[in-house]
Amino acid sequence: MIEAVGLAKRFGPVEAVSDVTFTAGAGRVTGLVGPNGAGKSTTLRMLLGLVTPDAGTATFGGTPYRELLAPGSTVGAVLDIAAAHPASTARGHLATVAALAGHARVRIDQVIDTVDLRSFADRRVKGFSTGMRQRLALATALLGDPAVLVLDEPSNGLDPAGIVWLRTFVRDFAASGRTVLVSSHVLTDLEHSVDDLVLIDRGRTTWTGSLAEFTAHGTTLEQAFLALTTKELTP
Ligand SMILES: Nc1ncnc2c1ncn2[C@@H]1O[C@H](COP(=O)(O)OP(=O)(O)OP(=O)(O)O)[C@@H](O)[C@H]1O
Repeated sequence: MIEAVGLAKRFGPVEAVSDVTFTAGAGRVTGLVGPNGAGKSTTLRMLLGLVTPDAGTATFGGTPYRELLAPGSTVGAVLDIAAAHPASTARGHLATVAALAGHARVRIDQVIDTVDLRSFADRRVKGFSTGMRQRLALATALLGDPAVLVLDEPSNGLDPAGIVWLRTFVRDFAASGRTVLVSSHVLTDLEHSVDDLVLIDRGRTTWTGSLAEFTAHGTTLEQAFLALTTKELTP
């Protein structure tokens, strides 16, 4: 469903991404994992047409994001915490986005239910915790009932209960045949939620495959990561 081939992007002297290639399939949760500054956010921004690649292609079902006929109903993305107006309520923010994007009003209450936002839907965003903002951002991304979800470091700011909730949510989303691509700089964050892993380091994909194949390289995720990273560095 998502395909990135040979993506590259330079910002002046900084080679943010030099060669990123992977696929993220339907019905699966794919984790994009790498250390801080590895190029994960830049890769996701290229996928979503927010940054133009210097080289390579990024497509959803064969079509670049900017050429999708109904992008909001095809791909939902959370790249930053919800940029809602502090004086608006969560419900008000969702209503504004739904109106601007042409999504059905009925979706507002549906996404509020989906992300368990009911208890604070009518409170002003300025009083929200980071976890509440994350849920609002996710609700906003779901308004168009997309078939693909792209999440950049979604567990940032979530408490343990929120992390378990998010894990269940992405698993259920993928179980319905849809596609999830989720980034993290913490490998163990994704241990219980992903089917497939894409490792990225210094702008390059260093390993792709299923979580099961990955852990076959070591008894723990950390050991497997070290084994693969070491192999990658050996000429
Ligand atoms: N707009 C920009 N202008 C200049 N440099 C940038 C820009 N965006 C990203 N970079 C640089 O590109 C490199 C990759 O950044 P990116 O944010 O893609 O990494 P990341 O893997 O998402 O990191 P993190 O886990 O810290 O969010 C970094 O060195 C970053 O400073």
